[in-house]
Amino acid sequence: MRTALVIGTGLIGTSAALALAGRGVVVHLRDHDPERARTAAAIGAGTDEPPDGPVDLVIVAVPPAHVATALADAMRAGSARGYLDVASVKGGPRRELEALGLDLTSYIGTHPMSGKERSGPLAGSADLFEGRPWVLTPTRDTDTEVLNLALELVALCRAVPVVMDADAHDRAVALVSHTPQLLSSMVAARLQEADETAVRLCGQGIRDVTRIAASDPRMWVDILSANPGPVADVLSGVAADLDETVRALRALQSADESKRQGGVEGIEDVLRRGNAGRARVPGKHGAGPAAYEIVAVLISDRPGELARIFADAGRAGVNIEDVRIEHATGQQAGLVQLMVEPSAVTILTASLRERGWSIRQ
Ligand SMILES: NC(=O)c1ccc[n+]([C@@H]2O[C@H](COP(=O)([O-])OP(=O)(O)OC[C@H]3O[C@@H](n4cnc5c(N)ncnc54)[C@H](O)[C@@H]3O)[C@@H](O)[C@H]2O)c1
Ligand SMILES: O=C(O)C(=O)C[C@]1(C(=O)O)C=C[C@@H](O)C=C1
Repeated sequence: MRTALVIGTGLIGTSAALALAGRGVVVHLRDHDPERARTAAAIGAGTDEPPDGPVDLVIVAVPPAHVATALADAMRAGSARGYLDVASVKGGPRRELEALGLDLTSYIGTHPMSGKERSGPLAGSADLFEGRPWVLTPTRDTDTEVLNLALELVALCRAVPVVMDADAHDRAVALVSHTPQLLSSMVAARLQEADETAVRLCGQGIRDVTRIAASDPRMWVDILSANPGPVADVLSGVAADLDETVRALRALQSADESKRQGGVEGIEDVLRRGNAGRARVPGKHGAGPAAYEIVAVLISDRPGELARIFADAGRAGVNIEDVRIEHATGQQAGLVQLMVEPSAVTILTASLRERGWSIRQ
């Protein structure tokens, strides 16, 4: 692929454009808000000048409700050899395109399984898709050339292609993306009216669970409107678990020992099923879940502290697999959790202690 046109230069469009531009593709940027295309161009994602003629690939990265019209306009203008979108739902946009009577041989619906709770071009980054699944939903009618262009895009973004049927994709993301978004929002909504003294105690658990509650509600109304049935199905399973859990907790308040025992079993059941589900979540680059161990290090909130700790881990010859930072509320300090292979824990701990770091067990 030599040229591409990205339509919609928000988080996802700009991230794809940055990855392509960084690997030598000439990328043209278009957004219905020209300021956004200019911003994306200013951070190195390409040019906001229109292309002279058809490009190799058009990438439509606009909210799901606008995907079909943006694609139809580009296709009718003969903008490219191939067209794809990156929307979080796949069945609806395809059916809308079919209803518009377009020839869909040059189109493929795709979805990178990577994102952020932030929107807009400034949230974009070239490495957003690295090692993440990128779903492709070709049909029997999809041109091989277009499938190959999509595969090239995925490879240039260093993502991992996964081929699926559009409706099967929508059922899968109802489980792994759309229901989690709603549950995160519901937990975060409890905080809205909460007492300030309770909110001050927020630790890493609630930060993890509510990160995506900061996502753009308009985008999510669009996504959920295009996938209501499968999400309602998953959520009704969650509702049954919630009912059981409330019953179990009420039983724990009872004076009757056998009822209390039933309550303990009910709670343990949901927690154990949670352990089993969590153990199935794939690790980095789609590998099996990694059993990393955590080395927790206290750091002060000064510039360069993180870089210093990474450099010291490097000197110890230890590869940091993942990292989390827990800020202490109201303190000029935080805890850095370095995730490493179990065999590296002893050497990393000793080496960091030797260099003056305070390790927390
Ligand atoms: N945010 C995520 O985590 C994520 C992950 C994977 C896929 N997606 C999908 O990617 C798409 C873009 O999401 P985003 O997070 O980048 O949103 P965003 O709000 O950051 O960007 C969307 C951009 O599209 C522009 N736009 C809207 N309508 C347009 C139109 N008709 N023509 C041209 N530009 C238009 C907006 O001005 C905006 O700049 C959505 O379809 C979303 O479902 C999002
Ligand atoms: O915010 C994130 O971390 C995300 O990855 C967001 C996420 C997801 O649920 O995985 C959200 C919607 C998208 O369609 C793809 C990615």
